Amino acid sequence: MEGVDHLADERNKAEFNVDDMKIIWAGSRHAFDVSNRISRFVATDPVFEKSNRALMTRKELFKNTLKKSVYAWKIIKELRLSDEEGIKLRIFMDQPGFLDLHWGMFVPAIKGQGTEEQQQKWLSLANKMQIIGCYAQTELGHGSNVQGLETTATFDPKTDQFIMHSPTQTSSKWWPGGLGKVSTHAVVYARLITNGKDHGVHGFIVQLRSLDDHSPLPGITIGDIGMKFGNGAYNSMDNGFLMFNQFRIPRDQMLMRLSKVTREGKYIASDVPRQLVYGTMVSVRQTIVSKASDALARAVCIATRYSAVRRQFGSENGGIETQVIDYKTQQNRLFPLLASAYAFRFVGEWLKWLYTDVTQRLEASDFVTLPEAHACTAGLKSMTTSATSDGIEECRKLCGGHGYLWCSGLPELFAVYVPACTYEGDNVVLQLQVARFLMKTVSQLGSGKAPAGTTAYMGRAQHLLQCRSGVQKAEDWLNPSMVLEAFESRALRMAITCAKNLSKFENQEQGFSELLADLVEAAIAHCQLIVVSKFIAKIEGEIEGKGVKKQLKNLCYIYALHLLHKHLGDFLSTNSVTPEQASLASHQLRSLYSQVRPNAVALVDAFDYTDHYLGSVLGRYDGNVYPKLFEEALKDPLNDSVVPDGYHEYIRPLIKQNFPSAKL
Ligand SMILES: CCCCCCCCCCCCCCCCCCCCCC(=O)SCCNC(=O)CCNC(=O)[C@H](O)C(C)(C)COP(=O)(O)OP(=O)(O)OC[C@H]1O[C@@H](n2cnc3c(N)ncnc32)[C@H](O)[C@@H]1OP(=O)(O)O
Ligand SMILES: Cc1cc2nc3c(=O)[nH]c(=O)nc-3n(C[C@H](O)[C@H](O)[C@H](O)COP(=O)(O)OP(=O)(O)OC[C@H]3O[C@@H](n4cnc5c(N)ncnc54)[C@H](O)[C@@H]3O)c2cc1C
Repeated sequence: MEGVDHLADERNKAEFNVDDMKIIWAGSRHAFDVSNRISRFVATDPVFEKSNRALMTRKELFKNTLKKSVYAWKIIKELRLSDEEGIKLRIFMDQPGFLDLHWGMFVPAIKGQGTEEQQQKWLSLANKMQIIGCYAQTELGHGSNVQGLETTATFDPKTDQFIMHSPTQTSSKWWPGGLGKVSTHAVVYARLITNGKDHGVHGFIVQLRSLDDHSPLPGITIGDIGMKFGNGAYNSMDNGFLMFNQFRIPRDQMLMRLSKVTREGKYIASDVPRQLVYGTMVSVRQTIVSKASDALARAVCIATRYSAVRRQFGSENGGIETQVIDYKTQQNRLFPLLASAYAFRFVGEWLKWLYTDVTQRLEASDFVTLPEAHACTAGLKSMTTSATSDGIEECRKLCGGHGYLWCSGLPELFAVYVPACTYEGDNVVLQLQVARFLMKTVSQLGSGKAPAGTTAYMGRAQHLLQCRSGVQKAEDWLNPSMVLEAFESRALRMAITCAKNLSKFENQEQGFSELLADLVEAAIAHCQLIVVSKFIAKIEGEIEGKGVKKQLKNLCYIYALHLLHKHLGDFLSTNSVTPEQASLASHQLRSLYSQVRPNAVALVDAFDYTDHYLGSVLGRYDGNVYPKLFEEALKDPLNDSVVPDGYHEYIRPLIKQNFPSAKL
């Protein structure tokens, strides 16, 4: 029935004030107002219609993305939207495109690595979008191993230019978003060579296409790398390839904030760590963590609302059947994902703080916290994107058969989201960076240098290696210090075991290679501890709103205890908990599920997502699923005619068995 709220009963059950929770989810009243206003604006503007994109050809989809992106930019200019509002507009537009790389990586790379002069020149063009840029780092042969890139930038002192060249096929740039068809410029990462000496990978601003007719400049071969996973989905983006044939750029287009090449061709390395050339990746990894909570919340919102609408079995005497959300199995799969969405939100907020702090320190030439910022952004990017991708797929299964329909919104969400496990650093490669950081921290224990920040717990190694969990009854698992101690001792013991095993090898690098799988596990345990500890810090802080804190506490312990359950092998093998304590945790988890159950729909309403953004018949706010599924089915082009195209050619001859004679 149109206009009826089929989920009204669910909403009436809520034991907290949803509007207050909306503010907590958004981060502040101001952030909520912006998000709420911009999402409604996008939802009602026909240019941002997106329901038809799965049926578009690649070319139509690409052009439609151009139209939306340019229209979004026009709105930003005309309505004088702030950066915050502009970013929200892009998020709710919900279509990957060149804007992401221009604003998300090209502009930040120039800001982070360009001199003041370079920033003045290039940012004034980029900020007005008079040039469009992308981030061209990855090559056909190397993505993860940045030091292995092959493109060269050789200084020619005669002309005061760099010669950009792609010496092999594998040195072709391959993957950069926005490169294939749109960008006029790129920040290109290439090996700097002066006087025959290779100084490693540096960034260069390179014009790719004519600003008059968009044709590639002579010496540049460029194009799109082809269709990617899923219909619609990430195919709106023109990920591209690029080859240079002795292409020349002026010397002042090397990004020279971190190191310089003089007119004479002398290379001057500054005293800042060389890894700052990776700074743009660190900044994007940080934003990816907050975006993980967004994507997971979207899937969970769809699965929760639909689980409350959907009924199977349990009817007695012809009465009403059971809502599938009432099955403990459904709760055991769904509620940890709901809790994870909130957990990633809060760790994302904290990571943003950490990133802002390290940026300010770097400006004052204080590099002390850089290794930790790198480890946290890399590890949390890896952990949250892996969990979110798996979570979206789980939500699809939680919706049964209808979850597999395009109009459930879940297939496209998965297809767009899953490359987050690969881009901005493969998730395993990133966890290995965390593992290196942990091994270094462990090796310094006892040296007098106390571990700080997220590794401060390692400073209590003596206690954490010996302690036994004090949990005696199920409710003890609602004690924050007991939960934290279990996670800390598990993480520390796993790291120390790795370090001990490493020390058995004469050659540390060989040992590291041999123990890669264990090292990744130890890194994941450390990252999970960070997320749990930031969630606990959140619920121990001041939280306003009727009943809100209680709900967040429930979600926090669900998050922690489901991880304990999932990684029980780690917790038991490190003696961080006993089998009896683990079974008390399962008992407590079931009780928490029962407490969350009446609040589940309201907890996903708190995300404040519009039906436009969700893009899902199953996740509709009003729960009016079945009639809308029919409406969607009838819109399919196959239903344009009752008798399908191809009937006379194939079906009729088959039924009548009157094929032209076949020859073997
Ligand atoms: C105004 C309105 C606006 C409106 C519009 C608004 C628009 C809104 C915009 C929307 C928002 C935008 C969102 C974008 C969305 C995403 C799209 C997708 C984009 C995808 C882009 C990409 O996909 S782009 C390519 C990413 N490609 C990688 O990600 C390579 C990974 N590969 C490595 O990153 C390195 O290869 C790897 C492994 C570290 C080894 O590097 P390596 O070999 O040099 O280093 P080693 O391992 O030897 O390590 C030696 C020592 O360096 C330390 N260290 C290493 N890295 C460090 C670091 N970063 N910082 C500090 N320290 C570091 C390490 O900890 C060691 O420290 P120590 O010596 O103390 O132990
Ligand atoms: C949708 C999308 C958008 C992208 N956009 C951009 C962009 O705008 N700009 C850009 O420059 N790049 C971009 N990329 C490229 C992306 O950054 C790389 O694909 C990514 O960094 C992974 O590198 P790779 O492809 O070389 O993977 P590989 O490193 O080849 O990974 C293959 C396998 O090897 C494993 N592996 C690799 N090294 C190790 C190791 N040391 N130890 C253990 N296992 C290892 C990995 O875990 C993985 O399982 C994009 C990629 C995608 C999918």
